[in-house]
Amino acid sequence: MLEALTASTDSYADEKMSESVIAHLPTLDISRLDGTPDERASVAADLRDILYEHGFFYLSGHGVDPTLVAEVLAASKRFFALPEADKLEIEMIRSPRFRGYSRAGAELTQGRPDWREQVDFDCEEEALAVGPDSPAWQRTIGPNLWPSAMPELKDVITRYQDAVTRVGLDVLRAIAIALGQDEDAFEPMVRPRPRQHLKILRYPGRAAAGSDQGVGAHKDGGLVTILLQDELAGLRVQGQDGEWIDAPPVPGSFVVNTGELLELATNGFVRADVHAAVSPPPGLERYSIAFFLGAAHEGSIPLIDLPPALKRAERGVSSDPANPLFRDVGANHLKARLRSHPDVARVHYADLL
Ligand SMILES: O=C(O)CCC(=O)C(=O)O
Ligand SMILES: [Fe+2]
Repeated sequence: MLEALTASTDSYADEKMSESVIAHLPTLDISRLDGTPDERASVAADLRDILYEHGFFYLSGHGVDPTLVAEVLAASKRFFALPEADKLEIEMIRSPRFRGYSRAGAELTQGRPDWREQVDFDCEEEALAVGPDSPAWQRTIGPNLWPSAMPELKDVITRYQDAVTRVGLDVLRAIAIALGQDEDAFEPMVRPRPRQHLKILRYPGRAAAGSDQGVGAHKDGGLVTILLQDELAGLRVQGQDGEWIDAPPVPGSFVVNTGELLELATNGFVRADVHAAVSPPPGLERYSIAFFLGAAHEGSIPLIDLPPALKRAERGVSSDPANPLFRDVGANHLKARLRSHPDVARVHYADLL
């Protein structure tokens, strides 16, 4: 299959342009990678098309225990149902590491408030000793905030984070294979350890006259996002032609999407689709849990040398001049966090603003 790819003189881009537009997201059964060589080749070819057209798909065959999925959703709902004072005990403003609870409206996307409450977690680590000459992103390294009203939260979040980290790394290997690389091609980007940013999210029903921005249109900044939606739909993905595609929850599968770092590493062969979540109707609430597998902060993003047929289809990276993407992972991460959480930035990063 790879020989065919490399030897092909047709433009991959032309071939894809002539196919009809898919109005729903495709599904990838990743367990087929462990099958026969033919199955492996066919899943790689499917994934290559998905990455080029969307970078968004349903993932099945991922091996995450459904009991753990149910447990983490239940724990997240219990957290959001706590009295406000218990949630504010871990308010993000207390964390220079952008960990903790944000009330609805506190986080901004493109300068506008997202109508969702959330808790952000990342790798649980010791704070680094940061000196005046250390890179500023090192100030984002350190422990998470855990609510004393819910001592069991740490265990379930940590187990879920580990499970979806494994899935994200499996997806990265599958992406490497799909792009004609060694399966470990992306491994250096997650050394010494990948970032494990996890957000538990609750979207309240929209106010009758209010905006329906649950989270505004954006691309994810990391490598691979693994999204778990509870029962209510709300996620929308913008396709290449600008049309919006609904991505409702499908039980037993995750929605997976590729982030800007993979767009950058493949010079735009892999797409990072713009997406958004709309608020549920008045009186309802929507829950989701988003996990962002990220590159290690200390690294930088390489340009992967794709096989010629794929290289010809590279689109380049469209960078927003007001929000340029850096190859330097830590700097990129800190910039995104400062923009999303201006209140935390003012308290903890006033020297950088
Ligand atoms: O809640 C969702 O379905 C989407 C969340 C999302 O896109 C994000 O937090 O980056
Ligand atoms: Fe997102």
